[in-house]
Amino acid sequence: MSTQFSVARPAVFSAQWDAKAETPLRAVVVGGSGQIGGWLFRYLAERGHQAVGTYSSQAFSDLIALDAADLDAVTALLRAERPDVVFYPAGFTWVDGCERDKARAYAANLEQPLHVARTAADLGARFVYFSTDYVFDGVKGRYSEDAPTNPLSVYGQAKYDAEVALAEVLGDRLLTVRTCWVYGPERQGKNFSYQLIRALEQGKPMICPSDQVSSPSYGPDVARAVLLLVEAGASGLIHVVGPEIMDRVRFARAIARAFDLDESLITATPTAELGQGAPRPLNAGLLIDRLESCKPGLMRSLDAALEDFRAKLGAPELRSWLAPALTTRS
Ligand SMILES: NC(=O)C1=CN([C@@H]2O[C@H](COP(=O)(O)OP(=O)(O)OC[C@H]3O[C@@H](n4cnc5c(N)ncnc54)[C@H](OP(=O)(O)O)[C@@H]3O)[C@@H](O)[C@H]2O)C=CC1
Ligand SMILES: Cc1cn([C@H]2C[C@H](O)[C@@H](COP(=O)(O)OP(=O)(O)O[C@H]3O[C@@H](C)C(=O)[C@@H](O)[C@H]3O)O2)c(=O)[nH]c1=O
Repeated sequence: MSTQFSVARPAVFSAQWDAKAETPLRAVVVGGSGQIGGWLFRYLAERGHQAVGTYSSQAFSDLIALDAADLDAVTALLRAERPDVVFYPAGFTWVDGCERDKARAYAANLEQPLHVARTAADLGARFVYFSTDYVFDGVKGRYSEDAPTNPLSVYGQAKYDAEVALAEVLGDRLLTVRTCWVYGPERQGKNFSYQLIRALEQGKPMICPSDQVSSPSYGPDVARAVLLLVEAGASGLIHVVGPEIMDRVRFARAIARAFDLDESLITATPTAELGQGAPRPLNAGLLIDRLESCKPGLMRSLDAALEDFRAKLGAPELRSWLAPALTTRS
């Protein structure tokens, strides 16, 4: 698959985040109830764009219902909205679940986004797909966009097949964003950082793989970077992840410290002893030279992002928007 990348209007990158976008876009966010989609939807409004966001099973009052498997509903929504860009931070993201239910994994992560993308393309819209470090086998690690892929899991294979199929259908109307280990505030409160904080708050141990290495990525920063890329007319393949590569135990301990929780409750266990349903790439992690060359410094360090995570949990303007998912002091 081609890993080319281009930016139509690089000058836009000089725009400050707190200014409105120069050209307001009409956008649809399929998966607006998810962790990346939630921030994308919020930031689109903040930047002065006109956005519609969708949910599938977790209803939020500012979103509309859409099952991407319902082809007629997808077509009706896109025809009604006439978006300039369709973001697709959706799919079946439970990696072990994908291993058990291959048909669902391929339907949700390949076939449904492909249909939405075809409909978007017919209407002249651009499309943004979210892929993963799990397209790699985790042998060499520190992967650039050009590195050869070799997915180990059903989830990773379905995401890679989608990368290829979407590129064939959409050409330069497609932006494929690979991210990984997304954490931080989110409306459903289900990501790894919430699971960890909840366990530790209750004094329960948390078993973490000692030998899985990747790039923790702060959800709000991923969404912000992707939006700036889209505003600049970017297309092709790009990695959007946090700047540090580390193992899950170090990641978990940093979260525990940031939330004043007892890090001794975190137990390091090798993946081989965990019995996870799907194989994970062990030595993974993505390089962000491509992102840094066009927009440096967007992805905060883990410590800075965790500080922001705490601040967001305590921010009055976010309290009713974010799920009341944690009791921890913020
Ligand atoms: N989380 C991570 O660490 C990483 C994620 N990614 C990719 O990024 C994207 C976003 O991930 P993330 O934000 O974590 O995902 P989440 O699991 O938080 O959210 C998934 C979203 O997809 C929606 N969805 C699920 N099924 C359907 C359907 N049939 N029709 C329409 N919408 C549906 C969900 O709706 P609802 O919840 O309302 O049912 C939800 O809004 C995904 O494509 C994922 O593969 C890539 C790398 C890492
Ligand atoms: C999302 C989800 C996770 N889990 C479990 C799986 C896992 O053991 C644990 C932690 O989940 P994590 O998602 O952090 O772990 P994991 O599933 O390995 O994380 C991966 O997610 C996918 C989407 C990616 O693309 C990868 O980059 C990586 O972030 O929670 C569920 O039980 N249900 C769910 O809905």
